Amino acid sequence: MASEADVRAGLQRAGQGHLLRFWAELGPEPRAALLTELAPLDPDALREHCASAAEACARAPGPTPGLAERLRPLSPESMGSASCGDPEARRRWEEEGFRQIALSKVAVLLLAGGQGTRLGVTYPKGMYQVGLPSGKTLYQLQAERIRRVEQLAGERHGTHCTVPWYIMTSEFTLGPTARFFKEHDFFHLDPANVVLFEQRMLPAVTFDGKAILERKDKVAMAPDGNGGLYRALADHQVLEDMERRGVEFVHVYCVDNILVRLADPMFIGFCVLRGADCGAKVVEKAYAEEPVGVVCLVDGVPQVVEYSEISPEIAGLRGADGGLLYSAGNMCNHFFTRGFLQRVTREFEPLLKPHVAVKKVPYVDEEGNLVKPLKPNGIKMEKFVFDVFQFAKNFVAFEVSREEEFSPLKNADSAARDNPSTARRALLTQHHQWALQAGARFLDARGAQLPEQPGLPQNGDPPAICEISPLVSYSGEGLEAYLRGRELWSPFILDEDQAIVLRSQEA
Ligand SMILES: CC(=O)N[C@H]1[C@@H](OP(=O)(O)O)O[C@H](CO)[C@@H](O)[C@@H]1O
Repeated sequence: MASEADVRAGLQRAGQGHLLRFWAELGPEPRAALLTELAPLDPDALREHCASAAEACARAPGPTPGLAERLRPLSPESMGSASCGDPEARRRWEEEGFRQIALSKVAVLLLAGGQGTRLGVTYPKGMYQVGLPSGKTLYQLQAERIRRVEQLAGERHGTHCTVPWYIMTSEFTLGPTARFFKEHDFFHLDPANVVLFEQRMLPAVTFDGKAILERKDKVAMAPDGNGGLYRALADHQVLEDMERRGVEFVHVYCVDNILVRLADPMFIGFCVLRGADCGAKVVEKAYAEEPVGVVCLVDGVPQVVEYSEISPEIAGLRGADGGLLYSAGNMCNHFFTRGFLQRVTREFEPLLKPHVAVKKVPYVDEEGNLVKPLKPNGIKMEKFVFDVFQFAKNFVAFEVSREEEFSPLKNADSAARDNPSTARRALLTQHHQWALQAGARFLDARGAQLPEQPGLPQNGDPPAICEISPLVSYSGEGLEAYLRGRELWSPFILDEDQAIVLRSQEA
């Protein structure tokens, strides 16, 4: 381990000597812990980080000035849609996606380093369960969708294929996530195909460029944003691992969308057939202030303008048809070729500009008292995963339906939207619809048929509770075999066991 003298000298060089100001008071263990935390911080990089955080923060916060003139919506030529009027095109995209999955050329990569602050949990968001009848967590739903898509692709093409699951964690989420997967036997995935790796952490910084001590023996560190992905890929030789496995295409997604379609064959196939190196799934924005990034052109180049960086005026602009001009909402579901990721990690990563988030960061004052600030006092610097779109040679966007594919879990139930209840209802509404489409009818306790209303009152539960395991159906397919002509009592759970029972009754 580095000595105290070395670390002290490095910190002095970086202008951050105050981080050792309680050294004399610390016992051997806290001293060792603090050195372990400080030793990896390169003095020059630390100086640069602290200075640029303070500088960036001193610039006017909020929307980028002069943005309006530089923005344009994406051109229709670079877009596809899952609801396009050409069923033959959709079939071709899906078929191509399944073909690539069957060849084991597709991996999924989960961004799971975040702290779930808005949701208000102290554990990784993927471990959250929104109160489904099955009690499944987000991680379990995702694992089961991987298993099902592997099975579907394998059946179509007569192969035994694998969709490896790469999971980027952070200091906050690595331990609990690893334990959770072990405790749940990796949800019956082969542990060799679940690869956890860790993103870097960066110190939070005061407005005058000083790294913050959150305890006498601990620096306030935060993950380097979901764009920390590219450094983490290099740090942990993840692209080399992909190459060894023959992976060519990567579906990157964030943890909180309960409807996420992992390795979605239609999206993958669309991107592959278009020869794209980079792609984004988008959903039509629901309202002007919706907290989603906007996928658009900035100075003619595809980019995402994040919701925190767009002015309400631009977000509210309307096109000739009366709809939002910038309506392509970023779902944080991205397609990358391995080749593109290689170029990013080798050439472009250093060019990504960090974004500034001003937060309340607990700290120790000069006397060593712990202070929980009431006002924001610290700067966290984060890179964004989508900031690499500008380097793509061929960027495409793919629009999907919100009802089918987007219900993010961001907030606690005290918020009106994007909370556990809205996520649960989105999934149960979808499954209820799938069951009706497959020919089922739902009955109440007295045997009377329940209504089948397709559109639901805002925030209402579906008229019947029906949950379908992803192991039985990935996107609504194949349900007729179990459900056609059935009368079902709510609540109804169609899991693998139930599917076997229903099949045998059919026969
Ligand atoms: C940096 C980043 O990836 N931001 C994404 C991400 O937002 P968060 O609020 O950071 O979860 O997910 C949104 C979709 O849920 C997407 O619209 C937005 O652009």
